Amino acid sequence: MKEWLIENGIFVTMDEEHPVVRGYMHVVGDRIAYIGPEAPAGVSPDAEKVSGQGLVFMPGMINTHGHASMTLLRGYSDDQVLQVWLQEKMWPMEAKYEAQDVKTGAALAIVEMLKSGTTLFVDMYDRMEVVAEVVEQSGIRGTLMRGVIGLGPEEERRSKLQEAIRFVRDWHGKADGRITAMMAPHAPYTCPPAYIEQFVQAAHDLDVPLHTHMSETIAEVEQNVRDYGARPVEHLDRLGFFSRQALVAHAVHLTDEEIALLAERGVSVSHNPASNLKLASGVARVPDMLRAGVKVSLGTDGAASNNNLDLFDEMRLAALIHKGVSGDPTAVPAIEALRLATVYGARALWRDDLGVLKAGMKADFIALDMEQAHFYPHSDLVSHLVYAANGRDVRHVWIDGRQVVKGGVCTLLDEEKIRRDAQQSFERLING
Ligand SMILES: CSC[C@H]1O[C@@H](n2cnc3c(O)ncnc32)[C@H](O)[C@@H]1O
Ligand SMILES: [Zn+2]
Repeated sequence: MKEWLIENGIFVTMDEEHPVVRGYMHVVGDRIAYIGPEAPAGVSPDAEKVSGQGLVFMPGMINTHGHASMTLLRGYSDDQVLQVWLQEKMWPMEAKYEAQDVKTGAALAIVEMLKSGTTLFVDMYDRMEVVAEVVEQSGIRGTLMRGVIGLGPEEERRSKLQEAIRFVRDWHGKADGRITAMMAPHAPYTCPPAYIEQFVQAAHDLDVPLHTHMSETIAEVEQNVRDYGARPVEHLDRLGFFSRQALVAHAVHLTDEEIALLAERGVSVSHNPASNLKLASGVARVPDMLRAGVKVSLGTDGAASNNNLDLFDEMRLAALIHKGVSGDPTAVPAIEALRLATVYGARALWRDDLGVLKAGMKADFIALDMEQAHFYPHSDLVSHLVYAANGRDVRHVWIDGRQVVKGGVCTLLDEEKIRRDAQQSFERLING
């Protein structure tokens, strides 16, 4: 089994007992075997040694909501509200996507995510088998699902549901367990109630969690009340959506009662601050959700509404906007923002083996270059990681004990080719 020995590093562990460790980390296979101030015993002479000098290590970050292949639409339509952006801009372009575009867009996203320190991403899109192939090749972890818009005729709805089920059967647990799958009706406003119930039943039969967009805009909440006589949270609850493991994206417009219900049902929430600000959707009540015990985590959403996939930006935004909105500078402190991107991300995806650097945990970790002006003086590293750092500071990334970024370069992907292909795909989409 491959072994790594990181020497003389500084580790921001997210482990409450030992938040910062100066010293060594020993990795055996896909797990952390040791982390501590003393040199570990029992290291194989064949272990690959890495000098931690000038580097700060932390757990790989977890992006709990996005649409990777939308990188091709980055910069295509800015400064619109959600419904116009989605219906008049995104959907017509997405209708032109072929499998190769989905693949190239996902590869571009994975390069961007890996290089900026994301080691696990949640992805909802069409033609997910090609996304899964890129995940398999790249070394990243992916929680993937065929997102389904159920506005078409009955026959189309039936076949999309079957595709979503087939994807789970084909890919859940694949790529040495790096790929997991979910069932994902796109949103309560694009899927009729009986159709959502079929997804809940399928998730139950397949024993996988559910994911959807929920309460993203005021218009959505009002439409839900008009169409179904209930706000989205109550509506989904009545359909049994929260009777199983469920992750909802956005959850911007919530009442106190809805927050209490999400906490009671153990629902996970993906907070996507950049996307919510850019589409003028609003600001989610994250401090209230955290106080109530809701399992909040962080997502980027797609690159067409963000417009990058850098979770450092998302962490910083999460720490800043809730101070601004509440007038309370402690609303989301730096350490809480760092938890949102790491250990809370793992919790939101029901993973107790990710998000913390500790013996026994999966060896998913990243190293940032501290020898840069914006990391000086070397003082409170949690503060620097949240308020000063960005994804371009990431030098190395390991997932399952395998180095997938070395010196800022993806070891298993050809970035130059992917960038060329992405440009070609975009030009075909725009001219086609
Ligand atoms: C059916 S695959 C996923 C679908 O979701 C669309 N999408 C991207 N961002 C958002 C968002 O913020 N809210 C709702 N839907 C979104 C994407 O364009 C795909 O069509
Ligand atoms: Zn989304």
